[in-house]
Amino acid sequence: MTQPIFLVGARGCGKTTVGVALAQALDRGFVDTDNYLLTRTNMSVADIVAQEGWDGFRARETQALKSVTAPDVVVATGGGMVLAEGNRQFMREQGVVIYLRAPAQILADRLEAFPEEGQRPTLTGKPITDEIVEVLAAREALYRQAAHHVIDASHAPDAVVDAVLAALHMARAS
Ligand SMILES: Nc1ncnc2c1ncn2[C@@H]1O[C@H](COP(=O)(O)OP(=O)(O)O)[C@@H](O)[C@H]1O
Ligand SMILES: O=C(O)C1=C[C@@H](OP(=O)(O)O)[C@@H](O)[C@H](O)C1
Ligand SMILES: [Mg+2]
Repeated sequence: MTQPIFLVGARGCGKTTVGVALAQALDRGFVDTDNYLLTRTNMSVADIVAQEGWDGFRARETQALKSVTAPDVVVATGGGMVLAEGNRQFMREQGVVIYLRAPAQILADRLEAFPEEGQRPTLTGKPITDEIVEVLAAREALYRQAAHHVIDASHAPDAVVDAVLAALHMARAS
């Protein structure tokens, strides 16, 4: 398979972490849309949102998605990539979309341990657990709509990689 693989899911589900390991396992390139924007603009997500609002960030992440999409690449998207119908359709048409799914409490524990506030400015102004519950309620259907495969992402990264490979019927590169 030479189609790009897109990882979607909420903040903290492991798109970036699992994406790096998956790309390594498949001997593919890896790109993260948030890191792409950081490198290209020299601005964090928080900087972009402060200057251009969330609408500005969303427009930029759609452009980033288009720019990074290429054969044989693993793409870690930002948690809100699925909000735009056009992004969901683009990913489904261009490649294989994997939803890394984990319960709210696991996401909250991971984000509290490693908040990365510059890349994850608050979406609701609420405490982290409340925010995640609210965001998941609003987006769960969108992650599912976008996805070809739903993978339990509550296990260790290597186990999640193995589950993705099994869903794709792909073997680790030697
Ligand atoms: N499967 C996992 N098991 C335990 N911790 C994880 C797992 N995946 C990610 N993490 C940790 O959770 C935090 C967020 O992971 P990250 O890959 O940045 O998520 P995302 O890109 O989906 O927001 C990081 O500190 C990372 O080390
Ligand atoms: O859920 C979201 O709306 C966002 C998730 C973040 O990416 P991660 O999911 O990689 O944390 C980042 O794109 C931005 O802060 C917005
Ligand atoms: Mg990420």
